Amino acid sequence: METKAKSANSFQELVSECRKVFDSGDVVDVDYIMELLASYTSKPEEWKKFAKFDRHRYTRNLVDEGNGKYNMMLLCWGEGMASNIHDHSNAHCFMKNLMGDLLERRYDFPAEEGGEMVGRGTQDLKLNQVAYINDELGLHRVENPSHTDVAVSLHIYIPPFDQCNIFDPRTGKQNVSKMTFWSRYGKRTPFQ
Ligand SMILES: N[C@@H](CS(=O)O)C(=O)O
Ligand SMILES: [Fe+2]
Repeated sequence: METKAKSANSFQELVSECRKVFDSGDVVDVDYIMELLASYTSKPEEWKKFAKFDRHRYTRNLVDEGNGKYNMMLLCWGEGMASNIHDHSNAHCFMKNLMGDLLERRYDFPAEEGGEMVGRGTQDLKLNQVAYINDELGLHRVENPSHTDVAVSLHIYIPPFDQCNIFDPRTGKQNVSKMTFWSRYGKRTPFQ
């Protein structure tokens, strides 16, 4: 589409602008959302209340449920942490780096006969950069390659989902993985 995205001058503006755009229709204009996300320059003081870390694995912190239409969240990556190879349950997945360095490796869905999964190469997601993936584009795994610094990313999934498939890199075997929130709206979720 030709329309130029509005610029988001603060994290709050980014959150409310996403609400407006996604509420205004059912078609997801991928380029428009990517442009909107790219227009925001990350300022940690604006989003730090959502950024809660765990010592053992990356955390998922809910920022906005978008009237039930999508989920916006911050993912907090400790040094060297990574996700499994996974799909995105037929949703659109937008991702923006808010702090640190992230590395994304993409994969094809494994062939039926299985065997080792071969990556399609890695892609850096530098500070403020935006990426997009869906199941048609393939699978991925994300990693904080730094052993000295944490990383934070913003993710939007539309429609929202609470489980995805994860894949064993050696066999291609797939398993369902339940996804949980470490915190919601800045408050730690109990019993997790
Ligand atoms: N899609 C993953 C994060 S990532 O590695 O893209 C999740 O929501 O937990
Ligand atoms: Fe992902």
